[in-house]
Amino acid sequence: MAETEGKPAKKIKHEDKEEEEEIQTFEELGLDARSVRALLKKGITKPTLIQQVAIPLILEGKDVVARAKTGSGKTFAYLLPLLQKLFATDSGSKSKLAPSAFILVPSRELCQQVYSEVLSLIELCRVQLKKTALSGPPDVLVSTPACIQSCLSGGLIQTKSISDSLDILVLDEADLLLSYGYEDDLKALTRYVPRRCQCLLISDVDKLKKLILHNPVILTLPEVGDVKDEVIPKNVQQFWVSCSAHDKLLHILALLKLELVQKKVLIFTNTIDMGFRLRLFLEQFGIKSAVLNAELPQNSRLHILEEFNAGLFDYLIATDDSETREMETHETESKVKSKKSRKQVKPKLDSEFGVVRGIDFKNVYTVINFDMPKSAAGYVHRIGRTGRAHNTGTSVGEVEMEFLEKIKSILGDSENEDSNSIAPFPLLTKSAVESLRYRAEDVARSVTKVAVRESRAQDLRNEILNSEKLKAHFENNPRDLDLLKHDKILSKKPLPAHLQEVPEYLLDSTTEEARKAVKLARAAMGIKPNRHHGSKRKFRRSKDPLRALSAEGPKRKGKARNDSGKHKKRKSVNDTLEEELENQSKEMSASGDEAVKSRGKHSERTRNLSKRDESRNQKAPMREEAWSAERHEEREMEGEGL
Ligand SMILES: Nc1ncnc2c1ncn2[C@@H]1O[C@H](COP(=O)(O)OP(=O)(O)OP(=O)(O)O)[C@@H](O)[C@H]1O
Repeated sequence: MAETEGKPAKKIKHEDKEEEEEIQTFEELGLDARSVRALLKKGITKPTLIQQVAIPLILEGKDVVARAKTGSGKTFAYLLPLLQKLFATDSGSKSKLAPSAFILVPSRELCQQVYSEVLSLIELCRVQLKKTALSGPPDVLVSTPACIQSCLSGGLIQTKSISDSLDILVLDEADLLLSYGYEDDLKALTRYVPRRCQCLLISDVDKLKKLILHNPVILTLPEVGDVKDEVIPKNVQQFWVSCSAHDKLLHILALLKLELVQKKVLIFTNTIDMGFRLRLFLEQFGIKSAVLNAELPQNSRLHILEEFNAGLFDYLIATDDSETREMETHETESKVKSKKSRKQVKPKLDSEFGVVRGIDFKNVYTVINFDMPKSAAGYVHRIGRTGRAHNTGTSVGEVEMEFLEKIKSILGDSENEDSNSIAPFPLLTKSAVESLRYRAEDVARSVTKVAVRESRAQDLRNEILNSEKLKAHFENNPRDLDLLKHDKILSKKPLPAHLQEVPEYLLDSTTEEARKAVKLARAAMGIKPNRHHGSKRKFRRSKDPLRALSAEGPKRKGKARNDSGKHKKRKSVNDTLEEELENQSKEMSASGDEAVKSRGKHSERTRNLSKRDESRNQKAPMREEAWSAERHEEREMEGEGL
């Protein structure tokens, strides 16, 4: 139910009934034909609940506070009416000295994301708005509050001109604006915000409401409730996998290598080192991933996000250390104050980096909490990176029991169909995990602290080198996204050939069936395999603007790396599966819709499979010995020694 303040409550039914209600079209909400056409080109046909309520009010000129679930389309809810209003005013007619609209966001990543949305909407609407500062101030400025403050103190924007020009002010992810420490910057800015300026607050923050808004309409969808009602989308299925800290690498290997979760996958760790450890570990098994963290230069971070969103790689390991960083910042600040020491202990992290809140990771089907966040709020924001808008998603967490209880308590009654609930992950059997234990532990031992430290330093060096080139190149060639890959192999040694494919004998029938189910669902959803992978894609070096860059170091001669694809391929489960799937997905295409629905709930068949075929697994230890001997031989050949 939408609540309004300052006027009679607007009747909007709860989101659950959305399907039954007559949903208003974008035209009926007051958007003009240009905006509707632009949305159609983006494949957006019906408004989300928050858009239905907010768009007409913003077009009317009301101050609005909007609070809705994560991924519910809040950005378009304010952006569409904001742009329509700017389109209506002839920006060329009066010579403004400051932008007409400020959109303030808490992180640089979010800045870039909102800016891209603004650009694409303006382009699709085919309207001439000033997007850059070349011909005077732009019409819309997307910024962090700190950046606006530097523009003001540097004289780039005059305070007087803000008072004259500013018509709309948006504070997106408003609660984060405060917790990221922008309060002073915001207070300083509000002095120049004219009374007539329409203010929009995305998320409900009392302090900011009082500071900036005038008699606002407050939209809370659904009704004010606890954390779960507010933010966990119902279209996200939540699962847990229980294991000891020591076995976490083993379990994530089983989930990914046996392809039991749908790609693309976003994996959260709590520290940068753990992100690298995981990346190094997975790459030994042929699972390539990229890392995203606050240490990387901004250009690299943006590029990694763009590549991931464009589908250039399937696994992204994001370090969400916002909770720890907040604590560290406070600790460091107090230490600095007491000791008056300016010495920097930690590597420099960008305080304006934010990976969890607001960032729209496109088409993420699975979120894995490799490390659990510290708070329930952190948990719901992380899993909100999947299941965005009308899509579905899955979240899997490797949890300790104590945290699981905490999550369960915020999710409520699992018996209740309507309630969000968290269940054990049904597709991962104990035997599947155990079949990989030997090799996982072997590889985990080789990913030492020193290896992690070296890789982290090397990656940072590469990214810093690339960052400047990237900046220049991508300004001129924005479409050349795939020239620089961020999921390159970090390991200095050639990857062990025998770890790249899972031999058929290691899998029990439950796991085989589960893999099939996941792949079939994928085919039924019409998701094509990532075509950017591997060496099949021909890339002409002569066209590579970065070829002068030698951050990778000299190429090793001798054994080919995994990338080259020259390993002699033994028949793997993948090969067999691919053939079968090709046939089955043809059959499925007729009944595709059904399969999409069934993806939501993992089939009963798969759930019951774990009871079957124990005998087959009993043979595994013998085979494991055979594998071990094979591994030993290969290592000796590689001259590694044991
Ligand atoms: N009406 C719609 N129909 C389908 N998709 C939509 C619609 N509106 C927005 N989207 C898409 O939904 C995704 C999530 O939207 P958005 O980032 O605005 O969510 P949000 O509510 O701001 O989430 P968060 O709280 O995490 O910031 C985006 O990819 C956006 O393009």
